[in-house]
Amino acid sequence: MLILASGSPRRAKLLKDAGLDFIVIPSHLEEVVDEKLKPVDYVTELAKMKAMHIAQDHPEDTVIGADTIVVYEEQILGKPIDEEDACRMLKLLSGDRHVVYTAVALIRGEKIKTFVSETEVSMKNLSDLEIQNYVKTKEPMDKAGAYGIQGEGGSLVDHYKGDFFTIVGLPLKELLEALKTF
Ligand SMILES: Cc1cn([C@H]2C[C@H](O)[C@@H](COP(=O)(O)OP(=O)(O)OP(=O)(O)O)O2)c(=O)[nH]c1=O
Repeated sequence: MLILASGSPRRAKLLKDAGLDFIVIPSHLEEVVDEKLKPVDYVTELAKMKAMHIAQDHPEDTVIGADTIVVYEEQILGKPIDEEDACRMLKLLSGDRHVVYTAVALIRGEKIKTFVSETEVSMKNLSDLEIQNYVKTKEPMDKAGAYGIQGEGGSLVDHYKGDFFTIVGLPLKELLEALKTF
């Protein structure tokens, strides 16, 4: 059996649309890792923790864990803690480039495989009013970097270089390839 260890509705939809047969068991663990880790190591550690948490009770199954972060000038941005934090993040990102990293961890029994995909995103210049109005929609609240490119947040983005699915939380092509050989 394939298990998606994620409460993200976007990750479940992407996997479903790809035609995979799986069940969802979200791993409700506190997302705490060493802040001093490099972004790639930080995001990988979180994806691994989520997958391991579920895999320990399902040793026969293949478990998928994933984590997404936004990195702006070496600052790691996860999900905003409140609306003020969301405004702060969007002000940071406004008019500049940042990188979205998504790590995926596959675990079955003792076997583990991880990979990280990154996409560069350039944000438009955003006025305080635009930021406030967007934050009022609540869309940013469950998303790394406080925006959702697939929703109204798409209008804040100027362009991106790389895989769209990496921004939304699951690099699908790489995941399907990895599953084939896992
Ligand atoms: C930048 C960006 C992030 N996101 C989402 C992807 C991730 O779901 C979320 C970052 O939070 P994550 O901690 O990666 O995942 P999650 O809390 O949604 O789900 P779980 O931990 O149970 O797997 O931000 C978008 O949907 N659109 C975007 O444009």
